[in-house]
Amino acid sequence: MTAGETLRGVLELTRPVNVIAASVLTFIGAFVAGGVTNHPVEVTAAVAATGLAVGGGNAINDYFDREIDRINQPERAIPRGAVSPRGALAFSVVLFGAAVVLALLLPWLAIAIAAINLVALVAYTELFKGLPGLGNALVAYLVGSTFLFGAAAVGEIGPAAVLFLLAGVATLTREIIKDVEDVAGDREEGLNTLPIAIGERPALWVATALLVAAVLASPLPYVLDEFGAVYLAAVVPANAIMLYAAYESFGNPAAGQSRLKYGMFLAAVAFILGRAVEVTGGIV
Ligand SMILES: CC(C)=CCC/C(C)=C/CC/C(C)=C/CC/C(C)=C/COC[C@H](O)COP(=O)(O)O
Ligand SMILES: CC(C)=CCC/C(C)=C/CC/C(C)=C/CC/C(C)=C/COP(=O)(O)OP(=O)(O)O
Ligand SMILES: [Mg+2]
Repeated sequence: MTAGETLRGVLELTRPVNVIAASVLTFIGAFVAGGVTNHPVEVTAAVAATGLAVGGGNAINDYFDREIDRINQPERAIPRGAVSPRGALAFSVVLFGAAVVLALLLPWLAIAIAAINLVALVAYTELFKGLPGLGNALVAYLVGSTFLFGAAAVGEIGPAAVLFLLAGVATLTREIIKDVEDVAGDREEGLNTLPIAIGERPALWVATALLVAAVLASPLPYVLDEFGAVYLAAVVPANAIMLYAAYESFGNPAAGQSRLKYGMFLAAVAFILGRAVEVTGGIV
């Protein structure tokens, strides 16, 4: 294994796309709370803490999942031998440590959210992942909490509450679909995930029902006057992609969950546009 292959493997452990996406969500939370310009230090610390925590969470997840991933995802950095399990664990500890240092620069509510999230990230794989729906709900909370974390870093978390719910429910949908995709390895490892507990198609129907509820609730940021009308125009294609992804997952869970992620990213862009237009009085 060359140094370059090891470095690529270490970077892969963090799942950079998720690191960037979750960091953007934290920024959106601060943006929605109206604190980006007058709290630059706190926003920077919160965004960086989020990215480091997500990177650490993904790395420790791959460390704990190394046997499952030999079945489900053999191309990943640890099963293919690019990074050693101990190296992945040490890397996650360094990332978590840096996240804690930055989180301590924030107001107490943001510190509390970070503390809960960091414990959840470490505990997820070993304690919650194999419990039907509970592991999914924890990841959903973690993703949604980024909005609350960003808002708490600069001010009130109220405006971010509806974004927390929308992102959390959409993530819960995707996590259930991902578990349907991973049934083989999860069953091999004795995990009792939702599709293993209730069946794959019932689990997909639960996921679809959750997503339909989130889509029906998606106009709320406009109704609550948090976002301008441009948000409605921008969230419609995102909703369409997410609903199609749920339909697609019945025949191809891997394709469905992947498409759902793109729809969720597009919904996050709709959040940014909605807020940008609101605060600039329509200039943006
Ligand atoms: C209905 C509506 C408007 C919903 C809002 C949807 C929204 C804005 C969701 C946010 C989702 C997002 C951008 C999440 C950040 C990426 C992230 C950290 C996801 C969590 O990762 C856990 C996942 O299991 C890792 O697997 P993979 O993504 O396959 O690496
Ligand atoms: C705001 C702060 C301080 C932290 C935010 C923490 C966030 C946003 C975490 C996002 C969710 C996340 C990265 C969870 C880590 C564990 C993880 C990758 C769960 C999904 O993994 P598996 O269920 O094993 O499925 P795969 O490994 O196949 O993706
Ligand atoms: Mg995993």
